[in-house]
Amino acid sequence: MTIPFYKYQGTGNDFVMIDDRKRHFDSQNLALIQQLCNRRLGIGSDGLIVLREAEGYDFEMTYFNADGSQSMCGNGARCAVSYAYYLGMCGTKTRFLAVDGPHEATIQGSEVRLEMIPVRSFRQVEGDTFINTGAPHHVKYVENLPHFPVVREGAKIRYNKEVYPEGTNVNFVMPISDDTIQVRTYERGVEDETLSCGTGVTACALLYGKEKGIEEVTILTKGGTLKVCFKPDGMGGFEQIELIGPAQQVFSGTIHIKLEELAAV
Ligand SMILES: N[C@H](CCC[C@H](N)C(=O)O)C(=O)O
Repeated sequence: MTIPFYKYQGTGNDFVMIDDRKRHFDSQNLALIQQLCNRRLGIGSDGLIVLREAEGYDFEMTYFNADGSQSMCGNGARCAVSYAYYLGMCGTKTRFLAVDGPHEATIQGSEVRLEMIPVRSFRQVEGDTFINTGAPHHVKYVENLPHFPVVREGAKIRYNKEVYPEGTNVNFVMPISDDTIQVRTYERGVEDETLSCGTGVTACALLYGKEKGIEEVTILTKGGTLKVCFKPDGMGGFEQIELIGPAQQVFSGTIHIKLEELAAV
């Protein structure tokens, strides 16, 4: 079969985009999703996003990690907004549906401001912090982040079945100044470090903001700079959380897949 696609990236977190308004794409086929995301056998990406129409919303996005598992994805959602605008499915202000519920977003030039779900709780885990920003995130402060073994140490926490039976994404954070942090993330479902993780930097920014008593944090990632703004909810959590950064269309193409030759999952 032949599948047309677009490729997007947001601070180096890259996604295959499928316009599935005609509902031809088989999103139950995990082997197909894995093949499309495979950097040697397919198009290559950290994840794949399917866009469909949804009643009461401009569109619905369904995000799959490169291994076919599902989650919310902050950078992916920013790219999905940019793609939906390109397709004419929304204006510069949009309301859409993702796996963690409705989201609002605004396109401002090459940047997308994405409203995230409120975060009500911060859980202490073995001296670190667990935060759910739509996706599960373990946040750990480390020294000398540029030389930190993110994949080795991230995998240990990600596969700690006693603490995280469902797995988790793992973020390593180093403060740079009073309002700026550097973050590197091991992503569940990619099972590797990615250049940036939107829900992950949101979790790190909220924790840093809580500690510093500030409402805006700048985050440096390997793939570029993101900003997160938020307001305390008066009960120890945060609301009106916005993830702000660039989203870019990189290329488009058509991939030919022999369904009968896909490896069984
Ligand atoms: N890169 C994504 C996160 C994907 C989450 C996923 N790895 C999981 O929770 O399984 C982001 O920008 O938010």
